[in-house]
Amino acid sequence: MKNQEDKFKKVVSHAKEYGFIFQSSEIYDGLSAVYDYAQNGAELKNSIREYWWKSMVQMNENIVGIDAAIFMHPTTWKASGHVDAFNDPLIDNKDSKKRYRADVLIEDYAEKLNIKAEKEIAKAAKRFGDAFDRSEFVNTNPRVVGYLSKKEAVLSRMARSLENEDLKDVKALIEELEIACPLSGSKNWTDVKQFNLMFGTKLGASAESAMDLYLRPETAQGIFVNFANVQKTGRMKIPFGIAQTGKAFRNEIVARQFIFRMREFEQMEMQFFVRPGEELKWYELWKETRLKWHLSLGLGENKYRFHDHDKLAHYANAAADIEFEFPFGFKELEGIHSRTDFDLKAHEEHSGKKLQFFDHEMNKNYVPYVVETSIGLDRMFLAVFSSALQEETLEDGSERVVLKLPPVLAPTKAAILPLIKKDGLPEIAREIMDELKFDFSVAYDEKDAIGRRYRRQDAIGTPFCITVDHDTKNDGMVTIRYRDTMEQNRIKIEDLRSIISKEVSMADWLRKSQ
Ligand SMILES: Nc1ncnc2c1ncn2[C@@H]1O[C@H](COP(=O)(O)OP(=O)(O)OP(=O)(O)O)[C@@H](O)[C@H]1O
Repeated sequence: MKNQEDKFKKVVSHAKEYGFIFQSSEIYDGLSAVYDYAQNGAELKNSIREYWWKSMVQMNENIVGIDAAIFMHPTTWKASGHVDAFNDPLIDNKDSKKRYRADVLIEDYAEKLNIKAEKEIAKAAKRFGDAFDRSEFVNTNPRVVGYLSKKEAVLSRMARSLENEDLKDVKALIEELEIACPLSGSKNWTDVKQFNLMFGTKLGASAESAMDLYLRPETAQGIFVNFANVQKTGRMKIPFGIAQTGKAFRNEIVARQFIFRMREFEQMEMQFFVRPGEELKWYELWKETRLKWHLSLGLGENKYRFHDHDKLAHYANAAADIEFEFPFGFKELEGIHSRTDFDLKAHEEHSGKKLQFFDHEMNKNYVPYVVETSIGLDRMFLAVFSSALQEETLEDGSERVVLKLPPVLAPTKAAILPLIKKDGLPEIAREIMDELKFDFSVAYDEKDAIGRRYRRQDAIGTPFCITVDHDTKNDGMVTIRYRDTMEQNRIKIEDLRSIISKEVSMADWLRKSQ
């Protein structure tokens, strides 16, 4: 646990120190759970977005991309259920005046029971060695059975109470479990209340005529309301998809864990429209396809797992998360949801416009079913960034901090470094840079000793450093240094382009993702 915390602190400080992420409006002491992407962060974020967009839109002839407005007609959110149901249960501690999500307090309690059970299991595994049978132990050891069955009972009672909107029972559960405010230790709680997560704003100049609007809490609805327009103008045939990336806003009660949970964030969503009855087949296919996309980045297979949902949202008939092992444990990175015909039907009812498809093969009209893939761009950033950040002890005992980003996503693909600042070396380095910049984002650095310059590039994840030295003038060759292995080779200047391309070409990475 301590290790995890340390690792996470390092991620946050590295992101700031090396120009990836800054607190928003930091000179005014910042704004809680709002962040700005800095010079390197913006590049990395753009690359992740591009990798997603190409794998969806460019690689699939039946998926097109749109860019809908953030402001939408307010009835959209009535139809989607967000006005009535996009709530989190909140509870305040009367002594510390801190606000919490009641469900998160209970989940954290349940997780502690889980940790206790895992500790018992680990102890026994150590004691029994090879003879240890985990599943038998879990089913028979009274302590472990006790912890796990209490955990199940707590979680299922909470789920039941939330489903029945019995907020009194949620509070009763918190009291029975004697859950204390993590900050003050106080058990003096207010009642549990529902809190709508949408941000409201106004459209219009005068107070009387202004219209109440919401900042969109998800990009999906911008796709649903454009379903008929895209289908007709694109002559799309079912099955087909509409993809979109863009900002979403949620007034999260407890925003924490850096860019994992923000109040302003970006989503990358794709809604896939299918024949009614075929949605579960597509749902399984999209689960597989999306996992493959993640694995193609090479962050490690063991970093991902599926979490199939038992408790489904009002619009879904199947749902799963792809969870990623963040520095603070496995958490949701992407959701794949079979959303039935809920959204299109609701928009038909509220708008009075038909949102249907005439299927020539079936010779009938129907409201398509929808399978959605929805991933947070910022969460994806955190997944890539946190797993790429590594500390290594080198053979000579020195430490190196290196950001082993997938080369296709690295903000700078190559740094061109003249060994010294004179003897015509900077001019050659500039010439190389002026040639390579048409294909790749490259940087030039002539300050400090070469070793320090290598380390600076390691820390921002630059896959290649190219050093120009005195011999370059005679033989037209440079030294290329590889970030991950630190291996150095001498190569011809004219081969640089193809060597770099081999590692960073988006086309090659996309091939792995299909
Ligand atoms: N506050 C947030 N900050 C950053 N990313 C978010 C936030 N809320 C959602 N996302 C991202 O958008 C994706 C799809 O949104 P969805 O509504 O399914 O999330 P969610 O189930 O509400 O997430 P969570 O349970 O973590 O609140 C999530 O998988 C996540 O990657």
